[in-house]
Amino acid sequence: MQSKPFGEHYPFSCFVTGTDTEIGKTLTSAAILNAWAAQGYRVVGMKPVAAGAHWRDEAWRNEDTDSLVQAGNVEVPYEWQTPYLWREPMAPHLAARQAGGEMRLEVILDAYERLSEQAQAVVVEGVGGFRVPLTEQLDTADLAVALGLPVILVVGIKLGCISHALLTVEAIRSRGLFLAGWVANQVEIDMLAPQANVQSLCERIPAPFLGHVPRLEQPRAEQAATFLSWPQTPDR
Ligand SMILES: Nc1ncnc2c1ncn2[C@@H]1O[C@H](COP(=O)(O)OP(=O)(O)OP(=O)(O)O)[C@@H](O)[C@H]1O
Ligand SMILES: C[C@H](N)[C@H](N)CCCCCC(=O)O
Ligand SMILES: [Mg+2]
Repeated sequence: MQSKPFGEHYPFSCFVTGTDTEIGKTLTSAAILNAWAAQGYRVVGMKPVAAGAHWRDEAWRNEDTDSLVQAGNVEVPYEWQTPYLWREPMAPHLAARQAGGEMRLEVILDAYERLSEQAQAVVVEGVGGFRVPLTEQLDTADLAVALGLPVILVVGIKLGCISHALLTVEAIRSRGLFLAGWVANQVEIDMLAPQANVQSLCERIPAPFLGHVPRLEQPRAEQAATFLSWPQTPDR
Protein backbone atom coordinates (compact mmCIF):
# COMPACT_ATOMS: atom_id res chain seq x y z
CA MET A 1 0.00 0.00 0.00
CA GLN A 2 1.33 3.48 -0.85
CA SER A 3 1.98 5.86 2.03
CA LYS A 4 2.08 9.61 2.46
CA PRO A 5 3.84 11.59 5.18
CA PHE A 6 1.53 11.97 8.15
CA GLY A 7 1.24 15.71 7.67
CA GLU A 8 -0.15 15.30 4.17
CA HIS A 9 -3.21 13.51 5.43
CA TYR A 10 -6.14 15.75 6.29
CA PRO A 11 -6.30 16.05 10.08
CA PHE A 12 -8.96 14.23 12.05
CA SER A 13 -9.69 14.05 15.74
CA CYS A 14 -8.50 10.82 17.30
CA PHE A 15 -7.98 9.03 20.59
CA VAL A 16 -4.40 7.86 21.15
CA THR A 17 -4.12 4.83 23.38
CA GLY A 18 -1.26 2.50 24.20
CA THR A 19 -0.26 -0.94 25.35
CA ASP A 20 0.90 0.45 28.68
CA THR A 21 2.04 3.57 30.49
CA GLU A 22 5.41 5.13 29.49
CA ILE A 23 5.47 3.60 26.01
CA GLY A 24 5.28 6.69 23.81
CA LYS A 25 1.66 7.93 23.64
CA THR A 26 2.70 11.50 24.34
CA LEU A 27 5.59 11.35 21.88
CA THR A 28 3.26 9.95 19.20
CA SER A 29 0.42 12.39 19.93
CA ALA A 30 2.86 15.29 19.80
CA ALA A 31 4.34 13.93 16.54
CA ILE A 32 0.89 13.75 14.94
CA LEU A 33 0.05 17.29 16.10
CA ASN A 34 3.43 18.52 14.91
CA ALA A 35 2.99 16.99 11.45
CA TRP A 36 -0.47 18.50 11.00
CA ALA A 37 0.52 21.89 12.41
CA ALA A 38 3.50 21.98 10.02
CA GLN A 39 1.00 21.64 7.15
CA GLY A 40 -0.84 24.70 8.40
CA TYR A 41 -3.83 22.93 9.98
CA ARG A 42 -5.21 24.24 13.26
CA VAL A 43 -4.76 21.41 15.72
CA VAL A 44 -4.85 21.02 19.47
CA GLY A 45 -3.96 18.27 21.92
CA MET A 46 -5.96 17.08 24.90
CA LYS A 47 -4.84 15.06 27.89
CA PRO A 48 -8.17 14.92 29.66
CA VAL A 49 -6.90 13.07 32.71
CA ALA A 50 -3.36 13.64 33.91
CA ALA A 51 -1.66 12.37 37.04
CA GLY A 52 1.52 14.09 38.14
CA ALA A 53 1.72 17.87 38.48
CA HIS A 54 4.42 20.48 38.87
CA TRP A 55 4.03 24.14 39.83
CA ARG A 56 4.99 26.59 37.08
CA ASP A 57 3.94 30.14 36.25
CA GLU A 58 1.63 30.24 39.24
CA ALA A 59 -0.32 27.15 38.22
CA TRP A 60 -0.20 23.36 38.35
CA ARG A 61 1.02 21.85 35.09
CA ASN A 62 1.53 18.39 33.65
CA GLU A 63 4.42 17.25 31.45
CA ASP A 64 2.20 15.50 28.89
CA THR A 65 -0.11 18.48 28.55
CA ASP A 66 2.92 20.74 28.18
CA SER A 67 4.23 18.59 25.30
CA LEU A 68 0.84 18.65 23.59
CA VAL A 69 0.55 22.42 24.05
CA GLN A 70 3.94 22.81 22.42
CA ALA A 71 3.10 20.54 19.50
CA GLY A 72 -0.29 22.08 18.71
CA ASN A 73 -0.90 25.57 17.36
CA VAL A 74 -4.20 26.72 18.89
CA GLU A 75 -4.14 28.66 22.12
CA VAL A 76 -6.83 27.59 24.57
CA PRO A 77 -7.20 27.55 28.34
CA TYR A 78 -5.02 24.89 29.94
CA GLU A 79 -7.99 23.45 31.79
CA TRP A 80 -9.79 22.67 28.54
CA GLN A 81 -6.84 20.54 27.51
CA THR A 82 -6.59 18.91 30.91
CA PRO A 83 -9.83 19.22 32.86
CA TYR A 84 -8.58 16.72 35.46
CA LEU A 85 -5.05 17.22 36.72
CA TRP A 86 -4.11 15.22 39.80
CA ARG A 87 -1.07 15.96 41.88
CA GLU A 88 0.41 12.47 42.30
CA PRO A 89 1.86 10.41 39.39
CA MET A 90 -0.25 7.32 40.05
CA ALA A 91 -3.36 5.51 38.81
CA PRO A 92 -5.77 8.43 38.33
CA HIS A 93 -8.71 7.00 40.28
CA LEU A 94 -6.38 6.59 43.25
CA ALA A 95 -4.89 10.05 42.79
CA ALA A 96 -8.41 11.45 42.69
CA ARG A 97 -9.41 9.55 45.80
CA GLN A 98 -6.31 10.79 47.60
CA ALA A 99 -7.21 14.36 46.64
CA GLY A 100 -10.83 13.86 47.70
CA GLY A 101 -12.10 14.47 44.17
CA GLU A 102 -14.03 12.59 41.53
CA MET A 103 -14.06 12.59 37.74
CA ARG A 104 -17.17 13.08 35.63
CA LEU A 105 -17.43 12.13 31.97
CA GLU A 106 -19.58 15.18 31.12
CA VAL A 107 -16.80 17.52 32.23
CA ILE A 108 -14.37 15.86 29.79
CA LEU A 109 -16.88 15.78 26.95
CA ASP A 110 -17.69 19.44 27.50
CA ALA A 111 -13.98 20.38 27.37
CA TYR A 112 -13.56 18.27 24.22
CA GLU A 113 -16.47 20.11 22.54
CA ARG A 114 -14.90 23.47 23.35
CA LEU A 115 -11.58 22.35 21.87
CA SER A 116 -13.18 20.97 18.74
CA GLU A 117 -14.88 24.34 18.14
CA GLN A 118 -11.44 25.99 18.06
CA ALA A 119 -9.47 23.51 15.94
CA GLN A 120 -9.75 21.33 12.87
CA ALA A 121 -8.63 18.31 14.88
CA VAL A 122 -8.21 17.38 18.52
CA VAL A 123 -5.67 14.68 19.38
CA VAL A 124 -6.78 13.14 22.68
CA GLU A 125 -4.18 11.20 24.64
CA GLY A 126 -5.46 8.50 26.98
CA VAL A 127 -3.88 7.53 30.29
CA GLY A 128 -1.70 4.44 30.67
CA GLY A 129 -3.15 1.45 28.78
CA PHE A 130 -6.65 1.14 27.32
CA ARG A 131 -8.60 0.27 30.47
CA VAL A 132 -7.45 2.51 33.27
CA PRO A 133 -10.10 3.16 35.92
CA LEU A 134 -11.36 6.72 36.32
CA THR A 135 -14.06 6.04 38.90
CA GLU A 136 -15.70 2.97 40.43
CA GLN A 137 -17.89 2.65 37.33
CA LEU A 138 -15.90 4.25 34.55
CA ASP A 139 -12.62 3.60 32.79
CA THR A 140 -10.68 5.12 29.88
CA ALA A 141 -12.22 2.67 27.39
CA ASP A 142 -15.63 4.14 28.34
CA LEU A 143 -14.15 7.57 27.72
CA ALA A 144 -12.99 6.49 24.24
CA VAL A 145 -16.48 5.16 23.50
CA ALA A 146 -18.13 8.34 24.76
CA LEU A 147 -15.85 10.44 22.55
CA GLY A 148 -16.52 8.04 19.67
CA LEU A 149 -13.24 8.92 17.96
CA PRO A 150 -11.07 6.76 15.71
CA VAL A 151 -8.38 5.17 17.83
CA ILE A 152 -4.65 5.14 17.21
CA LEU A 153 -2.80 2.47 19.15
CA VAL A 154 0.81 2.98 20.21
CA VAL A 155 2.62 -0.29 20.86
CA GLY A 156 5.69 0.06 23.05
CA ILE A 157 8.05 -2.38 21.36
CA LYS A 158 9.57 -4.58 24.04
CA LEU A 159 9.45 -8.23 24.96
CA GLY A 160 5.82 -9.00 25.89
CA CYS A 161 4.27 -6.37 23.67
CA ILE A 162 2.69 -8.79 21.19
CA SER A 163 0.13 -10.13 23.62
CA HIS A 164 -0.46 -6.68 25.14
CA ALA A 165 -1.06 -5.26 21.66
CA LEU A 166 -3.42 -8.03 20.54
CA LEU A 167 -5.47 -7.86 23.74
CA THR A 168 -5.74 -4.09 23.34
CA VAL A 169 -6.84 -4.42 19.70
CA GLU A 170 -9.50 -6.89 20.80
CA ALA A 171 -10.73 -4.52 23.51
CA ILE A 172 -10.90 -1.57 21.09
CA ARG A 173 -12.75 -3.48 18.38
CA SER A 174 -15.14 -5.24 20.74
CA ARG A 175 -16.43 -1.81 21.79
CA GLY A 176 -17.26 -0.94 18.20
CA LEU A 177 -14.46 1.61 17.97
CA PHE A 178 -12.61 2.15 14.71
CA LEU A 179 -8.91 1.33 14.95
CA ALA A 180 -7.52 3.88 12.49
CA GLY A 181 -3.92 2.72 12.72
CA TRP A 182 -1.11 1.68 14.98
CA VAL A 183 2.41 2.87 15.70
CA ALA A 184 5.39 0.82 16.83
CA ASN A 185 7.52 2.80 19.27
CA GLN A 186 10.86 1.29 20.24
CA VAL A 187 10.97 1.23 24.02
CA GLU A 188 13.72 -1.32 24.65
CA ILE A 189 17.09 -0.76 23.01
CA ASP A 190 18.55 -4.20 23.61
CA MET A 191 15.52 -6.24 22.52
CA LEU A 192 16.23 -9.23 20.26
CA ALA A 193 14.68 -9.20 16.77
CA PRO A 194 12.68 -5.96 17.03
CA GLN A 195 11.85 -5.93 13.30
CA ALA A 196 10.52 -9.50 13.43
CA ASN A 197 8.34 -8.52 16.39
CA VAL A 198 6.95 -5.57 14.48
CA GLN A 199 6.36 -7.80 11.44
CA SER A 200 4.49 -10.29 13.66
CA LEU A 201 2.26 -7.44 14.79
CA CYS A 202 1.74 -6.23 11.21
CA GLU A 203 0.46 -9.69 10.34
CA ARG A 204 -1.98 -9.72 13.24
CA ILE A 205 -3.31 -6.18 13.72
CA PRO A 206 -6.18 -5.50 11.32
CA ALA A 207 -5.39 -1.81 10.90
CA PRO A 208 -2.85 0.28 8.97
CA PHE A 209 0.68 0.29 10.31
CA LEU A 210 1.73 3.94 10.56
CA GLY A 211 5.42 3.45 11.23
CA HIS A 212 8.20 2.33 13.57
CA VAL A 213 9.75 5.08 15.68
CA PRO A 214 13.24 3.93 16.73
CA ARG A 215 14.76 4.61 20.12
CA LEU A 216 15.74 8.25 19.69
CA GLU A 217 18.75 9.90 21.27
CA GLN A 218 16.66 12.94 22.16
CA PRO A 219 12.98 12.17 21.64
CA ARG A 220 11.31 15.12 19.95
CA ALA A 221 7.96 15.35 18.21
CA GLU A 222 9.33 16.65 14.89
CA GLN A 223 11.81 13.82 14.65
CA ALA A 224 9.31 11.14 15.65
CA ALA A 225 6.92 12.46 12.98
CA THR A 226 9.43 11.69 10.24
CA PHE A 227 8.93 7.97 10.95
CA LEU A 228 5.14 8.12 10.60
CA SER A 229 3.17 7.94 7.40
CA TRP A 230 -0.40 7.37 6.45
CA PRO A 231 -1.66 4.80 3.94
CA GLN A 232 -3.40 6.54 1.07
CA THR A 233 -6.48 4.38 1.33
CA PRO A 234 -7.15 3.50 4.98
CA ASP A 235 -9.89 0.85 5.24
CA ARG A 236 -12.98 1.94 7.08
N1 LIG B 1 11.17 6.34 20.65
C1 LIG B 1 11.64 6.85 21.75
N2 LIG B 1 12.97 7.09 21.91
C2 LIG B 1 13.46 7.61 23.05
N3 LIG B 1 12.72 7.94 24.10
C3 LIG B 1 11.39 7.74 24.01
C4 LIG B 1 10.79 7.18 22.85
N4 LIG B 1 9.46 7.09 23.07
C5 LIG B 1 9.24 7.59 24.29
N5 LIG B 1 10.39 7.98 24.86
C6 LIG B 1 10.56 8.57 26.21
O1 LIG B 1 10.00 7.65 27.13
C7 LIG B 1 9.24 8.32 28.12
C8 LIG B 1 7.78 7.84 28.04
O2 LIG B 1 7.22 8.25 26.79
P1 LIG B 1 5.81 8.98 26.75
O3 LIG B 1 5.79 10.07 27.77
O4 LIG B 1 5.51 9.36 25.36
O5 LIG B 1 4.91 7.75 27.25
P2 LIG B 1 3.34 7.70 27.52
O6 LIG B 1 2.84 6.43 26.95
O7 LIG B 1 2.73 8.95 27.04
O8 LIG B 1 3.26 7.62 29.12
P3 LIG B 1 2.00 8.00 30.10
O9 LIG B 1 1.22 6.76 30.27
O10 LIG B 1 2.68 8.45 31.35
O11 LIG B 1 1.22 9.09 29.45
C9 LIG B 1 9.42 9.81 27.84
O12 LIG B 1 10.49 10.31 28.60
C10 LIG B 1 9.75 9.86 26.37
O13 LIG B 1 10.49 10.99 25.99
C1 LIG C 1 1.33 8.70 36.15
C2 LIG C 1 1.61 7.87 34.92
N1 LIG C 1 2.64 8.51 34.14
C3 LIG C 1 0.39 7.60 34.09
N2 LIG C 1 -0.06 8.83 33.49
C4 LIG C 1 -0.70 6.91 34.87
C5 LIG C 1 -0.74 5.46 34.53
C6 LIG C 1 -1.83 4.73 35.24
C7 LIG C 1 -1.79 3.25 35.04
C8 LIG C 1 -2.81 2.55 35.86
C9 LIG C 1 -2.77 1.05 35.65
O1 LIG C 1 -3.20 0.56 34.61
O2 LIG C 1 -2.26 0.35 36.53
MG1 LIG D 1 1.81 10.43 28.12
